[in-house]
Formats: sequence, C-alpha cells, structure tokens
Amino acid sequence: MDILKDLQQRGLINQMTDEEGLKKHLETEQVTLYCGFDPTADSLHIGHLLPVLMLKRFQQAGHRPIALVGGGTGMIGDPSGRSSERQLNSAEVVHGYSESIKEQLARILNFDEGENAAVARNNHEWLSQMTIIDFLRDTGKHFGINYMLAKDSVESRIEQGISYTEFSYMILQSLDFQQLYQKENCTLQIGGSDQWGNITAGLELLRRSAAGEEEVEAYGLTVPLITKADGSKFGKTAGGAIWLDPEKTSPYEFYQFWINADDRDVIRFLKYFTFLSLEEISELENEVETQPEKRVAQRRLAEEMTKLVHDEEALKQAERISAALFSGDIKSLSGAEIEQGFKDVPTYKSEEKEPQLLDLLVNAGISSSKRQAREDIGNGAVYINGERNQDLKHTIGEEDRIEDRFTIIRRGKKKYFLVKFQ
Ligand SMILES: N[C@@H](Cc1ccc(O)cc1)C(=O)O
Repeated sequence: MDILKDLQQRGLINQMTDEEGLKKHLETEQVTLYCGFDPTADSLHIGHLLPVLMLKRFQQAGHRPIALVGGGTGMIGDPSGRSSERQLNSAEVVHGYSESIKEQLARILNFDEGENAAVARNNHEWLSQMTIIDFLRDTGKHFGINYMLAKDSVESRIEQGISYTEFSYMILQSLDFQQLYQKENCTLQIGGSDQWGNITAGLELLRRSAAGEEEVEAYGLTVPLITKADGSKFGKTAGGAIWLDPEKTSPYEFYQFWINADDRDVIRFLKYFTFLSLEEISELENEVETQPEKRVAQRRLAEEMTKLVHDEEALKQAERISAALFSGDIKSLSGAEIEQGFKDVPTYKSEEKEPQLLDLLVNAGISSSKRQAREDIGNGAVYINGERNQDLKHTIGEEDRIEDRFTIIRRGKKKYFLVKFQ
C-alpha cells in the first residue's frame, strides 16, 4: 500500500518536507512517527481528529505511531495560530488534562497491541528534567534569533506582543523531536497546518545538533486546515466546540454534527475522517448528486464517526433518538436517551409529582396563560411524550413519566419542553 498516495488522494497533505525522500523512507522501512497534543482542556475536540486519525492511517500501513501528550509544553503555551498570549494553567490542572487526553487517544489508537502498537509519551518526562543551563548552552545555541523571529507564530505576534515564554515554545517542541529521534528512532513528525513552523524548527535542531556526526534522515508533514463551503468555522456550533468526551458533547449531538454536513462538504469529510475506501466514497458522491434529499452520505459519515470516537452502542442510541425525534414517538426512549436528545430544550423542574396538565403548561412557560393553555389543549396542540392529549382535566401520572423522571411536552409541531421530576 502506498500510504502517501492514499493520503494525497484524500487531500490529507498540506505540506511535507522532501516528498521523494519520505516516500522512499516509508516504502523501505517501518517508520516511527509522532504527533503532539497539548493539554489545553480536559478533552480533545474534533479539530484534533485529523492528526489523530492520520497516526492511525500510518499505523494501518504498518508504521509505528507515538502519541505525545504535552504535559511539559502545555505548561508553556504554543503561540502558533493564536493572536494573543495564552492564560497559563496550574501544574495540577495541566496534569489532570494530560491524563484525560491520554485516555482519549488510547481509545482511538491501538495502544500496546501488536508489533506496531501505538505508544503514548508525555514530554513532561524529559522537559521537566532539563536544567536552564543545559537548555541555554546545548539547545539555545542552535537557534538563531533571526530564524525564530521569522517564524509565522512569532512574526505575527510582534505587534500584539509575545512573552519570552511563548517565544521559546518552538525550542521545546524541537527538543521533543530530538528526544524521540534519538531514543526511539522517530523520523517523522506530523501535525496541523499551524505546526509547520515548529516541525521544521525540530528538523533544524536534529541536523544542527548532529552536525558532522551522521546523516540525519527525518521528515515533517502537516494536514490541511478544514474549511467549510458556507465559510463558517469547522467544528464550532452555536453550542460551542464539538468535544470527543461524551460528557461534554453527547454521542447524539456528535452524530447530529456530522449528519448536518453540507452537501458541498460531505464528500471531502468522508475522505478526511473515515477509513472508507475511495471507491466507496465515490459511490456516495453519486448519491449526493442524484438524490441529495436522502442524505445517504451524511448518514454514513455520522455512523462512521460515531462508531470511531464512541462505539456501536452509542451509535445505536444516537440513531434511536434521531428516529424518535423525527417520528415524535418519544415513549420508546430510555431516560438516558431523553437526557441526550433533549439536552438543549427548555427544562422545567416540577416540585409536584402529579401536576395538572393545565397548570404545568402555565408554570413551565409552555403556554403564555391559563386561557392559552386551555386553547392549546382543546386545539390538540399539546402532546405528552409524543401522544396528543386533549383532556382539559388531565393529571400527569406515572404512565406519563419516563423512568419516573421525565415527561416530554410538545406544543405545536416541534416545540419541545422537558419536565423533570425529583
Ligand atoms: N504544539 C502542538 C502540540 C505539540 C506539543 C509537543 C510536541 O512535541 C509536538 C506538538 C499544538 O499546540 O498543537
């Protein structure tokens, strides 16, 4: 399998150093490669997915990926792609974030399995052991100030201002490459498009620090920045970022994110994010062209991604919730599914276990007045768990509560309200 060719056909390569050399290197050897992830939050988000999946692609082609968690660099803050100085987190916070991120990486990549199992490293291990004197004497000497100032990450910040802390970041990332090159024979670093400067700085350090001793063979490769046809930012919704942690973004929301992909984006996303073959993707492309209303490609994308990041069971739940919301048949859902599917609808906590429907509509702000509530019920505009209820005297009873905790009231075609009971 020609991995570079596959990546190119999928549009997954933004920049690389020495294409010919890298191609040959990958053809003739099992290559150890790495990608770093800084713990800037307690979870990765879908903006991190492309490089993570890239590691997996190399792994499937027989190479050996290292997923590096930036427990050390996360204490400093990468200025790449940022217009202002970062807020520093405490050591405990960075440590906690590092642990969660490592677990997420382990879920997607195969850690400790097989001959080319992925391995996890944390750069806190070596960066924290280095003394300032060694740093300045042994590493600092290889970095010219003009070279550093010319990097995008620094140059674009000169006016705004950049601290010595963030200015030094590229040297730390370079030290990681050096460490992994020397200790683990890692010869390729990959990253997002904004990492080009840091990756090439690392290659520079490898060459300079080895000067005269050996021929250094090492490469860098970046993945593209993901754009959307409508011009909005990928991975952000009105509700914020799409996280990989199911507690922060439920599998249902995650599924919805992908299923909402624009017809103009969906094929590119299938190539970028899934492991479907290009033939299969081209069949889906045909579907988008001939019967876009069926959204076959979007459904496939949502399925593949939900399985990949979560699991089969989470996918089934997401599909059940989507189907129930579509048909209005809420009764079939479990309490956990209700929580996921109705996370963003107006919620009312009922003190009373058995309220009158009429009072509930008013108290929960579903109908604007008692008169309106009567009218709504009378008109048949009110649904309890998907079933129309026109009884002006109805009392919410046990049969109206899902797992004794939730009742979903719908008013009109699609205005949903979640009532919670203690
Ligand atoms: N600087 C990278 C993360 C990283 C950290 C350490 C490395 O050695 C490599 C990459 C980022 O912010 O995305």
